[in-house]
Amino acid sequence: MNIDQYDDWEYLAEGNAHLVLSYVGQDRLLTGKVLRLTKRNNALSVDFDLQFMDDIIAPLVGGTHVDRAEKVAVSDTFLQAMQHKIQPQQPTHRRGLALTTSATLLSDYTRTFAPRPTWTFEVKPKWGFLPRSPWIDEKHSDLKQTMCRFCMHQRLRGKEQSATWPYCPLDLFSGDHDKMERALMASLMVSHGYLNMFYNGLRITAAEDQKQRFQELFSSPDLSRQDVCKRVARLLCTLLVRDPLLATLKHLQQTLDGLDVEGIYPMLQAHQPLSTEMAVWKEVLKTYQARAPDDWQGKKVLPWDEQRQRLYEYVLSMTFKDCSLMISVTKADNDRALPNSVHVFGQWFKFEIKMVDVGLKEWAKIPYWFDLDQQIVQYNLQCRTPRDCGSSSLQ
Ligand SMILES: O=P(O)(O)O[C@@H]1[C@@H](OP(=O)(O)O)[C@H](OP(=O)(O)O)[C@H](O)[C@H](OP(=O)(O)O)[C@H]1OP(=O)(O)O
Ligand SMILES: Nc1ncnc2c1ncn2[C@@H]1O[C@H](COP(=O)(O)OP(=O)(O)OP(=O)(O)O)[C@@H](O)[C@H]1O
Repeated sequence: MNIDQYDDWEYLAEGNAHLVLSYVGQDRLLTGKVLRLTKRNNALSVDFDLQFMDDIIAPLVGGTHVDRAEKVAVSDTFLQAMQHKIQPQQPTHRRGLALTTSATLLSDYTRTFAPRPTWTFEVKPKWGFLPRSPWIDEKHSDLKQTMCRFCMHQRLRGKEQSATWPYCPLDLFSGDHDKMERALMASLMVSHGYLNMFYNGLRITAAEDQKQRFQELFSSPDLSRQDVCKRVARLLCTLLVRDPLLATLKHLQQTLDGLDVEGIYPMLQAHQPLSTEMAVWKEVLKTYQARAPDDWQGKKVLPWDEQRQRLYEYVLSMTFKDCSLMISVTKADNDRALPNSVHVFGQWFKFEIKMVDVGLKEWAKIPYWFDLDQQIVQYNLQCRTPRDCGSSSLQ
């Protein structure tokens, strides 16, 4: 297996901490793989990342929804050549960040069904619940129980959502088909970065190109953009209801964040420095899994050990509030007996869902998360009309 051939790799995507390349060469051992390069700003080692995935993330989300990655090394020459080659495809704000020679190889979720065509939808659902912690300042609690963190944050960022197609994570996580389809339609009709689309390893961004690919998926070349998006929304909703992952994600976000950052932040000082040792994380996982659901009942003072446990859990909850789902779909004519098949608009589709971007966040971000939360709340308190997220009626 020769990884270091820079002609064999193409730019696929990137985030703040990793840059992902897809393999286009002839080596059968690398076909269908991506190379996930680590940016130098990433504080945790590749070894820690892999162990965290195996020992903490996989037991929580289920082994079939995350894959085992393989650690590999690339040369400095490869990195330099690659950086030069891909720069034109990178978003301008991501260019020029140094990469390290430690990387991982894993399955390419944008070519899941190759050689059959694969349509992949990358959904970043964000925060799927309204907090109910007794630690929330009473001046904030009505707002926090009405409008979700995502919608409030979008408002602070000046990203007013389209009145016709507003995306709200509470709709997506609701389990209610109408609301889920509404959320998915919002992401399909108005591009906002929380739903990306790939076809056979290529990211498809232009609305017209997406329409054509969706028409192919449904073998319906005459459908309008809105109609074909409705079909895609129905398809994604059907498989997200069939698969347990979205419900698991909501449960993890909510139960790992029982105190809200308003409860967590004041506890931080007394517990620093917090360890990132895997043995400690394994204990935290065991304690979380053995715990009864939160019932604070007027209890607002926690024993030292429990405070520490909740700090760990909060950091973990932040990972699950920022991860993405890679939903791969292909047409299936004779696969109706398979568990991962759904029947939508008279057609069978096979699907697979994987979770990505589940690395541990940094402890040092807790004060930042608290400040951001306060900014978000203060800004939204000044706005006259809070959005009623998760309301039972569809506007
Ligand atoms: O604070 P948020 O909710 O805006 O989330 C950040 C994301 O912004 P988003 O709202 O998804 O556009 C942000 O996404 P972008 O880089 O803006 O695409 C990151 O994922 C960031 O995490 P990290 O610093 O890379 O570990 C995310 O920061 P964390 O708060 O998860 O640490
Ligand atoms: N196995 C995979 N197959 C295909 N594409 C992938 C795979 N893993 C990641 N990607 C793509 O690469 C992008 C960046 O990967 P990743 O989320 O791991 O980066 P990150 O820098 O850790 O993200 P963040 O900035 O959110 O912390 C993803 O958003 C996704 O589009």
